[in-house]
Amino acid sequence: MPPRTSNKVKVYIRSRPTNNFASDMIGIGRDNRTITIHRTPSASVVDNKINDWAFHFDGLFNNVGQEVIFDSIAKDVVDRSLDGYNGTILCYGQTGAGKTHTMTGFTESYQNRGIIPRSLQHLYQEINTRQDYSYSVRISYLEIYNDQMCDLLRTLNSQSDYQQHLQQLSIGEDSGLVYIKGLSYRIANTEEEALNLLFEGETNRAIGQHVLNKQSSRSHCIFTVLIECRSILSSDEKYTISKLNLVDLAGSERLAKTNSEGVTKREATFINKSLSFLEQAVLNLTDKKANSHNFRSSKLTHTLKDSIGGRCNTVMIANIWPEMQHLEETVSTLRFASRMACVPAEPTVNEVIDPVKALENYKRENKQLRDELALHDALLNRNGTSYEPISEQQLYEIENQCHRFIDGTLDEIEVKNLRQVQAVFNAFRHICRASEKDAEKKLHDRRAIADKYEYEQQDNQKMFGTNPGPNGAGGTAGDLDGQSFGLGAASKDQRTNKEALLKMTRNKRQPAAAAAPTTKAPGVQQINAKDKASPNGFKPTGNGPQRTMNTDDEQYSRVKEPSEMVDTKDQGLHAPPGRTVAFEEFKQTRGANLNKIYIENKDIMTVKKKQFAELARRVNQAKAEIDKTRIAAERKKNERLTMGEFLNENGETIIDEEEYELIAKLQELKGIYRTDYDQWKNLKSEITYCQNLVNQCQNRLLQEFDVWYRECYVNGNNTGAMDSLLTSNKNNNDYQVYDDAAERFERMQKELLLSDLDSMPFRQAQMRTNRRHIFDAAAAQGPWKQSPSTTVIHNSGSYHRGTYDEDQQSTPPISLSGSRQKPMVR
Ligand SMILES: Nc1ncnc2c1ncn2[C@@H]1O[C@H](COP(=O)(O)OP(=O)(O)OP(=O)(O)O)[C@@H](O)[C@H]1O
Repeated sequence: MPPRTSNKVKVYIRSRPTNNFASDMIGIGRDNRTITIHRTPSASVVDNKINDWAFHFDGLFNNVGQEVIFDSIAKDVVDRSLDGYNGTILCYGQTGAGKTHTMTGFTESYQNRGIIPRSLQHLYQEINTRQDYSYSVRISYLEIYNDQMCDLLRTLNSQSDYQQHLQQLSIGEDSGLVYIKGLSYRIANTEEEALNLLFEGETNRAIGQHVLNKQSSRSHCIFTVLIECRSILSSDEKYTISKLNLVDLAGSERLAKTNSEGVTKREATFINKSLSFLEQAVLNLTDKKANSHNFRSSKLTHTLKDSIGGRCNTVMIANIWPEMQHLEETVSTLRFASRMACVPAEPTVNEVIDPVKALENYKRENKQLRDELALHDALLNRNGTSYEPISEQQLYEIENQCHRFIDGTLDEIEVKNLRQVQAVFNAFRHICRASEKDAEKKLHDRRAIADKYEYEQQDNQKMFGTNPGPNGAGGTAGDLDGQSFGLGAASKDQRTNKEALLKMTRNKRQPAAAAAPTTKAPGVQQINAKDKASPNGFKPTGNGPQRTMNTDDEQYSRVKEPSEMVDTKDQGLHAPPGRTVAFEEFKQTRGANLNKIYIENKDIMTVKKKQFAELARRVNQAKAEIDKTRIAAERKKNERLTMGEFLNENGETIIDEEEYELIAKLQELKGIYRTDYDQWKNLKSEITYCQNLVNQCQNRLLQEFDVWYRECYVNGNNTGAMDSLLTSNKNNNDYQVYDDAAERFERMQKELLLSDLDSMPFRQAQMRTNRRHIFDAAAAQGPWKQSPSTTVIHNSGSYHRGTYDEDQQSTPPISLSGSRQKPMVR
C-alpha cells in the first residue's frame, strides 16, 4: 500500500478494549496503520461474499488511553484551529464501540475525560501563551435526534422544553458556509466557563434521553468552538474566524440484530438513514463529478457540509468493537472509514476583513499620502496645487473647457493634478456619449424617412399608375396629376392575383395567338367581351355608374393590375410579367426538366438530412449512455480499491459481477457509438455533396431562366439595363431562386440609399429617369404604329406610346393575344 497522501481526510481506528479480541479474524499490522480482516466462510451455506480485507489508515489505536488519543489525533487540530483553520474531529462506529467515551469520556472522571474537555483545556492554555493575539471563544452544542435539531445550550427544565426546542432551529448557508439559525453561541472566556457549557449540554442531553431513550446515545452531537483571533500588535484589518467541530455520531446498528421495536426501531431507522446519507455524501466528495446537493438530504449531512474535507482540517476516529459477534459492523465501519480516507482536504485559513478597521486604515493612509504630496510640492515650489475633491462648480467649468476645446475656441485645458486629469477625461467621455446618442437619434430619424420613402417607392413601382385619376373616377388607376409618370397607390381590389396573371401571361405568348390576332384564348375573349362594356373594368369618367366587381370583372381588373405590369387600355404595349410569375411559367415549360432534377435532388437531400438528424440523435444517446456507464464503473472500481484489492492465484484482480457487467456494457456501447458515428460522418459528406448538386441546379435554373426571360420579354437592343439588373443581382449572395428581379433591385437600391442618406433624393430621381429611358427604348422597338407625338398615360399607370384614338375607347384597348402585344420593361 502506498503511504497516505497528506491532502486527504485523516482517519484513525480506535478499538474498544475487550477480553474477547477476535485475533483469528482481526489482525493489526506492525506499522500500526494496517488492519486485516479474515472471515471464515460458513461451511453449510454457499457464500460468494468477500471474506478477506486489508485496510490502511493514518493510525491504529488498540488499548490506549485517552491522553494518547488526544495527543496523537486531536491536539494538532486544536492548534490549527487557533491559527485560523476550521477543524472537525468526528467519531464514527457501531453502537457501544466507544465513540462517546472517545469524544466526551467520563465527565465525572478527570483521568478518563475525552477529546472535548482535553481540547478545551489545551485551547485555553495555548491562548494564554499567545500574548500577541486576542481571542474570543464562543461555544454551541447541537444535537440531532430523529433528523430534528436541538440546541443543548438552551435552558431546558423539562422534557417538554426539549421537545419544543427540536422545532426551533433551521440550517442556512452563506457563501458555502453553513450556519444554524437559532442556535445559541455562548461566550466562554475561560476553560471553566467552557466546561460548564459542556456539562450543561450533557445535562440537557440527559433530559432528552430520559424522555426519548433510556439506553445509549441515540443522537448525533456536535460540540462547536468558534474562535475569533485578532492581532493585538498590528492594526491589520484582517482577522480569522475558525470553527472547531467535535462530533459524536450516533452508533449504527443492525435492526435485526438488536430486535429493535417501537421508539427504538424508529430511532435506529433515523440513525441508519442519516449515516447512510453521510456515507453517500462522503462518497460523492471523492467523486469530482458528483453533485454536492445531496448534503442536504439530512440535517446531519447538511450541518456538516462545510466541515468534512475541502477547506476544513478533518480527522475521523472510527471506533470498532473487535469481538467476533461484531465482525459485520467492524467491516462496515472500516469500509466507511476507508472511503472517508479518500476525501480530499486542503485546509485554508479563514481570513476575514474587518470593514471598520479597513476604513480606518484607508483614512490613515490617505492622510499620510496627502501630507507626503504637500511636502513634495513644497520642496518643488509648486504652490496652489490642491488635492481636495473637485467641486460641482469646478466640474462644470472643466466640461465647459472641454466643449470649447472640441469647438476649437480653446487651445489648451490646464490641469494641475490627477483629479483634474480624470475630470477632463470624464468630461470628454460624457460629451462623446452625448454626441453618440444625438447622432443615433438623427440616424434613426433619417432611416425612418428613408424607409417611408422607400416604401412609397416600392409601392409605386408595384402599382405603376394605379392611382385614382384626377377626374375622380372611383378606383381608376393612373397618374395623380395626369402629366407625369403616374406613380400612385392602388386600392386593394385592384391588385393582381398570381394565378390569373400567370394564365393571362401564358395566353399572351400562345404562338398561334401571336400569329393570328383574331384567334383568342377563351380567357382573352371573356375579357374583351367585358371590355366592350367597360374597358379597364372602370368607368372612364366620374359621371358613370361605379364599377361593380364580379368574378369576370375581377379577373379582368387583375390582368390590368400594374403590379405585374400587364398591358392597359390600348392595343399595343404590354408590360412583362414579374419575374416570380415568369419563373413559375418557366419551370413548367422550358425549365421543366431542370426543375424536376432540382426538386428530386432537394427531396433526396431532405431525406438524407432527416437520416442525419436521427443518426446524430443516436450518437448522442450512445455517448450519454457511455458516460453514465463509465461513471458507474469508475465508482465501482473506487469502491473495490478502497476495500483493498483481491487477487486470484494468477495475480489477477478479482472483480465482482456487477463491475464486470458494467465493463462489458461499456464496450458494447462503444461499439454502437463507433458504428453510428462512422455512418454519421459518411452521411455528412453525402449531404454536402447533395447540397452542392442542389446549388448547381439552382444556378442553372436561374441562368436559363434569365436567358429565357430576356428572349421572351426584352428586345435584343434594350437588354442593357436588364442585364445590369440581372448581373448585379447574381452577385448578391442572398440570391434566391424565387426572388423577383425587381425585388432584388429594390433591395439593392435600398442598401445604397441607407449607406448614404444624403444621396437619397438624387438616387431616387436617377432611378426614375433610368426607368423612363428603358421604357422609351423598349417602346421605340414596338411593332405598333408609332407616333412619338402621342403619349398616353394609361389608367393602369403604364405609359405607352403609339396611336391612340380617343374615339376608340369603346374598343378594347388591349389585345393580349394580338401581334401588337409588346412586352414592356419597367
Ligand atoms: N477505550 C475504552 N476504554 C474504556 N472503556 C471504553 C472504551 N471504549 C468504550 N468503553 C466503554 O464502553 C461503553 C460504551 O461506550 P460508549 O458509550 O462510548 O459507546 P458509543 O459508541 O458511544 O455507543 P452509542 O453509539 O450507543 O452511544 C462505555 O461504558 C464505555 O465506558
